[in-house]
Amino acid sequence: MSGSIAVVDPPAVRAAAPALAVRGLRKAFGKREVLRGVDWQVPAGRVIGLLGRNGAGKTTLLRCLLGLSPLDAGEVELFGEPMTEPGGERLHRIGFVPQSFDLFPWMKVRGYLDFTAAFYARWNHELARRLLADWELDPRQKIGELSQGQRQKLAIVRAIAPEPDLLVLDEPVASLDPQARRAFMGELLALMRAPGKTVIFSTHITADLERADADIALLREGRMQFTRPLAELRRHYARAVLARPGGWTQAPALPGALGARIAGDELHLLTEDVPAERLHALAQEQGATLRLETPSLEDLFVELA
Ligand SMILES: Nc1ncnc2c1ncn2[C@@H]1O[C@H](COP(=O)(O)OP(=O)(O)OP(=O)(O)O)[C@@H](O)[C@H]1O
Repeated sequence: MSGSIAVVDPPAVRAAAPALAVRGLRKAFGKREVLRGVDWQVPAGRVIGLLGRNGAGKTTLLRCLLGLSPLDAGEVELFGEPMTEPGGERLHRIGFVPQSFDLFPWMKVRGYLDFTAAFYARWNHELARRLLADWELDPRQKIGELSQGQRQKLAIVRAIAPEPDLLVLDEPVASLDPQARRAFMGELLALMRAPGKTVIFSTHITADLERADADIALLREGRMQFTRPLAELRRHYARAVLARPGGWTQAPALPGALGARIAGDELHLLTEDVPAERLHALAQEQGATLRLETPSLEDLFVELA
């Protein structure tokens, strides 16, 4: 039999598509340009922590990605297909936890979850029940009577129960106490054990991202600066602590030094891709001893964001 043979397996192509691809995304509120051409690719199967200072545009970006806020320019693809309108088929594959959850105050927790479940092709009732119990949410309580943290927990249960392929969370743990935060991160990682699942969450709690071993995406000045695994960030950045009696009045010039801080007799330099030999040579030139440290993600954020 002659004729062409299909060489591409469609499911394989779908699996290889990034969970999210953004090109040239722009968004302004009046004259305030918040997103100034965001280009961003998020491969399927990763946990991404979205970092940025207050007002950097994280919420705006997440809302634009999900079709909840119109774009001024640019393109968004979800699961390899252009995002043209919210909802539709993709509703079943996306979970979203907004920054604040104020809907349906008159509904009871159980009623709200049952009502929501009806919209989804897939809903893990067992998981929802277990999370309610673990997080001590009373199914008979009215949403309007829940504390802010309890509402946030409910929003997370609602987002996780459909077992979404892409889970987007906007500061999901801001109102949670430390126990609930840890439990939530545990659930998040458990969800991620299934192949191809992707989680994007914005947060200011860098320790959570370290615990989740997330890839770090940094939004600054309206653009995505990088998306890198934490381990890779740690390989590129170092803290060099130079100490000498008599201290320092200013930091010596060093290409690759991103920030300098003087503390007593010590000079702390945050460096990017500066070889250790170069730092040892600098210490010798300056008559100082050298200590090399791995900066925490919080240290990096303070310098880079
Ligand atoms: N609906 C709106 N109308 C006008 N300006 C807005 C609107 N939404 C957001 N902004 C502005 O856009 C900028 C980015 O806000 P956004 O909430 O996206 O930041 P963020 O990075 O999520 O901040 P945070 O870390 O404080 O939550 C801010 O200057 C904000 O005032």
